Amino acid sequence: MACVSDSQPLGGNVAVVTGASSGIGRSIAIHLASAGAKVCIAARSVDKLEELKSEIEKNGGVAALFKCDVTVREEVIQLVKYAETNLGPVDIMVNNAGVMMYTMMSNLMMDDWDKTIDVNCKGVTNGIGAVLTGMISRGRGHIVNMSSDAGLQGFAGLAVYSGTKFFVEGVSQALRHEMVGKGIKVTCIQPGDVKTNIQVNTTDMEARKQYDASENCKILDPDDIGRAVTYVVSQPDHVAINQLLIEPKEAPI
Ligand SMILES: NC(=O)C1=CN([C@@H]2O[C@H](COP(=O)(O)OP(=O)(O)OC[C@H]3O[C@@H](n4cnc5c(N)ncnc54)[C@H](OP(=O)(O)O)[C@@H]3O)[C@@H](O)[C@H]2O)C=CC1
Ligand SMILES: CC(=O)[C@H](N)C(=O)O
Repeated sequence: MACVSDSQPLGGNVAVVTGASSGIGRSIAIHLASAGAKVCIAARSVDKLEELKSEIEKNGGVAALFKCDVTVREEVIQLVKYAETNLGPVDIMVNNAGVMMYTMMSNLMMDDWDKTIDVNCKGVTNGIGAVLTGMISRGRGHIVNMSSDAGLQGFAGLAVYSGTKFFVEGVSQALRHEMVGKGIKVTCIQPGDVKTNIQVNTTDMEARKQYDASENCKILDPDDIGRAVTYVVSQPDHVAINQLLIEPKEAPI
């Protein structure tokens, strides 16, 4: 690591952020860059990534962008190769890309279930698989997986989504144990409701009407998560924040 200072605790680090084109991922990329990390931002919406890259660079940060569908293993491998060629070996991998669709199980929205499993589960394992060998060989690295408070408690109206986040929790916990002694940290971020566009893909309006509680209180902003992730990855080497449950004050699980 080089260039570490109080204002740039991540100086010398390279981070990859999936799902960086909007919401939480966008904010994580901005916060990591302003803490000094060089960030490789990834998603499918290149126009939004271009806009984010410009914003990061305008603020003095360093960013590269790569178009990537996280469900396609080869694209995630290429994302990490691109980051390493253009920015350097990846120190921090943020597997953030995800989708959420309210569905009543009894309405059998099975295409929505499949998509949720593909993006939220395979997106995370593809991300882990793309960085793990390099991190192990360097004896350092931090994998940050975006879970949810729905990874700790099943939410009605979000059964399959909750299942995918339990998957993220299980994989992360087991991986964390396997990585003991190898210099690699594995963290799950567990947000409650955050003000993003994640709900736009919901088509089961019966489920959303019945179970969406995000209007009931002041919910989190993406910046709250960007700050939290930066805190998690800025800890001294011997400190591992393995889980971070961050919720609206008025909506605990
Ligand atoms: N908002 C909330 O209340 C909470 C969200 N989370 C989690 O946070 C993460 C981000 O969600 P949020 O910011 O709210 O949602 P957004 O809908 O704002 O952002 C989702 C991001 O994921 C990307 N994405 C979706 N599908 C794919 C794909 N197949 N390949 C690559 N990228 C993809 C989108 O980019 P593009 O479409 O350009 O590819 C976008 O950048 C998710 O994992 C979500 O489960 C966790 C707890 C609470
Ligand atoms: C179900 C939740 O609490 C959360 N809004 C999420 O999107 O994961």
